[in-house]
Amino acid sequence: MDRIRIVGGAHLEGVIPISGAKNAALPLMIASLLTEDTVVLENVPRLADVSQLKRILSNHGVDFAVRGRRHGETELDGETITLNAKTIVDTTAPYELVSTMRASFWVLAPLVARMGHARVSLPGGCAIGTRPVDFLLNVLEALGAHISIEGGYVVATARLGLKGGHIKFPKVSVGATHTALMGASLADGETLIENAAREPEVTDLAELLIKMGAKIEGAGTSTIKVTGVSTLHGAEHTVIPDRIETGTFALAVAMAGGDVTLQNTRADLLDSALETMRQAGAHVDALPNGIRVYRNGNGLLPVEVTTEPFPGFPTDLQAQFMALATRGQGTSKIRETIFENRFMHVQELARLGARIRLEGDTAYVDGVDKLTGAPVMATDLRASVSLVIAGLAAEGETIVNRIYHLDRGFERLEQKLSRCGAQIERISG
Ligand SMILES: CC(=O)N[C@H]1[C@@H](OP(=O)(O)OP(=O)(O)OC[C@H]2O[C@@H](n3ccc(=O)[nH]c3=O)[C@H](O)[C@@H]2O)O[C@H](CO)[C@@H](O)[C@@H]1O
Ligand SMILES: C=C(OP(=O)(O)O)C(=O)O
Repeated sequence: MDRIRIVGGAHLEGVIPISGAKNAALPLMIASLLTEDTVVLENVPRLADVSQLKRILSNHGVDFAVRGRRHGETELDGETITLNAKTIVDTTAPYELVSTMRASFWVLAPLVARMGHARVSLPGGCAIGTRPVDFLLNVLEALGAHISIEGGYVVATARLGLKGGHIKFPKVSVGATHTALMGASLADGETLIENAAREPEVTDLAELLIKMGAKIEGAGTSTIKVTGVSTLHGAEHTVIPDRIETGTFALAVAMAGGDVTLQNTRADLLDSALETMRQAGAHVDALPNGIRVYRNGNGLLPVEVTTEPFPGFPTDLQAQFMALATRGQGTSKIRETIFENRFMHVQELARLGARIRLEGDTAYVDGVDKLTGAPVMATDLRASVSLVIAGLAAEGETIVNRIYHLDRGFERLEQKLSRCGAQIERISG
């Protein structure tokens, strides 16, 4: 199993290109199931989750092609992929393919919307809480599907197609909003979605669906209206920049010190996280095609963070922020309100010398003068990268084990950091 070795202490200087967003690319790829025509996606990140979703979609009959590199493109640019779901050959998404990745469950809505039937294994994904799918199933029921659970599979049926309905979420859910958008786009009649997720990845999906002929108003706000159409057509779309990768590298610079430009990204995708970094003492400037982050010499201040749905502070940056807080000059308070068990990184950060106390949904982080390198184990995607951030500032050698979690969501992490002077390498095998 691959590991990452870091020798802490180097400042980061240079440019880091930001990839397309994993959490946008996945639903965009899934939306290709809604049409017989070809969907072209640009800026798709090269990630394990993308490869796994290609396998899942291929099993349903989607044909893939990866376009060759264009003049001037480097290996750090994203891929352009074309997806064609002319014939859906199988409406079952089997356990073996779906169990490793939460987003794979989202094939349920387009399959039942287009084919009238779908059988999808209950999902896996990062172990960060119980992660039920009740909202997603309620969406499909509100759109007229019949749902049953049989042998670990959700079976959804709507032989005469989906119908418009009224959906009001009790809690903001990204996956349930994706499900509602994809199902309602091909439903007969109008659907009103209330308390919808406003995450940029939801807006990105809505933009692709609109290009495919869907009638959607209000994406990016809490109330979305969808007027169903009978068929959707092909379209081309560029995946938005990964705001979590952006925030992660910004936090790495804040932690290690130095001056780095994050390229091909947008500050407006993560305003609240960038503002929290400024409060912690990092300098963050929005640029026309990126963000400059620098911190030279000044110490880190303690901060208070509460995770919230967009536009609040994202849960997917909570672990990375905790790594930064371990070096704050005082006590930081980090409250996790989205997932009930997203503190698996706490015990691993403690191996590096961090002092963190958990009380219910809140972590109190007492900043320490120094962290010391140690072997640590990655437990989930964002927890893994929080250990890398801590390792960059720790004295001596840190070995991060089980980095297959990292490969799910970070493209060429060690190359991107080593180009900026970090002492980091992958140890294979
Ligand atoms: C692939 C992808 O895009 N994953 C992201 C997506 O996950 P995902 O879409 O799974 O997360 P949700 O937004 O659905 O989860 C939000 C909250 O709603 C709860 N819930 C959700 C669905 C449901 O049927 N019932 C229910 O109770 C969850 O347990 C959680 O407490 O949004 C999360 C919240 O921003 C991010 O951390 C994940 O990185
Ligand atoms: C939790 C995440 O992914 P998933 O929803 O696929 O588990 C994540 O991207 O941080």
